[in-house]
Amino acid sequence: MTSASNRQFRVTPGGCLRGDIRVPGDKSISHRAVMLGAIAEGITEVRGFLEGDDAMATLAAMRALGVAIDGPKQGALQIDGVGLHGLSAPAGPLDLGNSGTSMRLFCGLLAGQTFTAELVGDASLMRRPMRRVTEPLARMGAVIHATEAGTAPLSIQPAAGLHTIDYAMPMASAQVKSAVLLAGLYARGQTTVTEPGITRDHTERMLTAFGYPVESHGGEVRVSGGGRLTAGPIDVPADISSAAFFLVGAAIAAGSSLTLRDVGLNPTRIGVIEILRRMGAQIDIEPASSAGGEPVGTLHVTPAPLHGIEIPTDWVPLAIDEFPVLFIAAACAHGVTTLSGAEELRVKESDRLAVMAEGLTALGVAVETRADGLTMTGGPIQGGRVHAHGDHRIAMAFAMAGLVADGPIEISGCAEVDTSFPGFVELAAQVGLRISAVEQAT
Ligand SMILES: O=C(O)C1=C[C@@H](OP(=O)(O)O)[C@@H](O)[C@H](O)C1
Ligand SMILES: C=C(OP(=O)(O)O)C(=O)O
Repeated sequence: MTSASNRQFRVTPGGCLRGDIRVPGDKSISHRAVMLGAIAEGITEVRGFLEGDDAMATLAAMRALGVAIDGPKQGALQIDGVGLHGLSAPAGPLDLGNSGTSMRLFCGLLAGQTFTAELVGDASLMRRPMRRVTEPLARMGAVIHATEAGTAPLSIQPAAGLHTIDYAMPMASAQVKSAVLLAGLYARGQTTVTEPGITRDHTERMLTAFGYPVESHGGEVRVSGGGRLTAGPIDVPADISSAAFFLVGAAIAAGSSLTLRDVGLNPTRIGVIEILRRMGAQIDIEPASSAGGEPVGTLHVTPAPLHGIEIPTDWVPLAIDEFPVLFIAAACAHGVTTLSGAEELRVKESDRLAVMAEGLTALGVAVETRADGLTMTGGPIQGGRVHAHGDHRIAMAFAMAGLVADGPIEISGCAEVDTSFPGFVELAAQVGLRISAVEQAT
């Protein structure tokens, strides 16, 4: 038996990234395809679904709520939608594993149901803050019990009927926005969410694709309850958050030349490209045809000298999941990189500011953290041992650092990579990363 946290990566230096690949499907869009397909009327055919643990947890929970779903078979799913009021009581707690998106969006979706549901997850998810969704939902009339600390297990009880809300979010979070909008589908009248910064808009785009009216301008999004979703086909683009590891790897490793196909290029997700380009990276974009209301394109990246920058704070939500690997780019850049306004990084699968700073320091990189960000100075990366603390994005970020380190990098706590990127080790090795994975017995 091996435990979830004893998978280790070993990356030896040298090598470069060359080839033409498609990374797996977008995680955010995969979750929403299952959730919205389930409450639509008719059969939703999904292609390119991410068969990673997080999206699979959403899928298993939907099955437990009585929705018939065929697949996934090589990324293809058929969801037999039950309509807005067709979900049924689950037989036991819904286990959402490592997935914050699943737990927060299900809170919104289940708040207006006529049955009780309990939501649980792994040790990381049970530590993550849920008050950010339970509080606005309670203001809509939802009855959700959490721990005193505002964490899961969550018990969502039947509500007497949801009312609308005009909610100004205190943080720029697409999960909170989506939870309130999903609850808004069950409320009488118009629900409005105002965001303090632009966040990913996949929920709004997919509702629109399913024929559900959504109004969105100037950071305000509105839905009215009582409509219906009509099933339709969804093509999930390749995940820009997974492509990000390869963008950085090919930007920093001499001799690289990498093409990434069908990458989702939704303007609310391309902060990583903007930031890397501002640092001097050479990334060419060839737009392709749109898939399911989401723009896609082919990216080509070659190495270029990078320089440190001050990252504009309004770009932070547009690259929120890419900072671990962007810190690797900053470590390879000439000069100082500064990040502020990124306190949200402290409440992801790990405290990503603290865990990245700990690992970078172990590899000889100068980093200073603050409550909402960090300052780092580029310089040589030494080989050494780092710990990913069970955070998939940390594990993959340090793997890319191995391309340019002066000795092997050993990364422990890598099992959760499958939550967002099944097949990462194989794909990275295929294009030239000298990586191996070992499972250590406990
Ligand atoms: O809505 C989504 O699919 C997500 C929103 C972001 O979280 P926050 O809403 O907490 O910023 C992001 O970090 C997460 O990986 C996926
Ligand atoms: C933060 C992430 O996901 P979630 O919040 O869904 O766990 C992520 O994938 O980086």
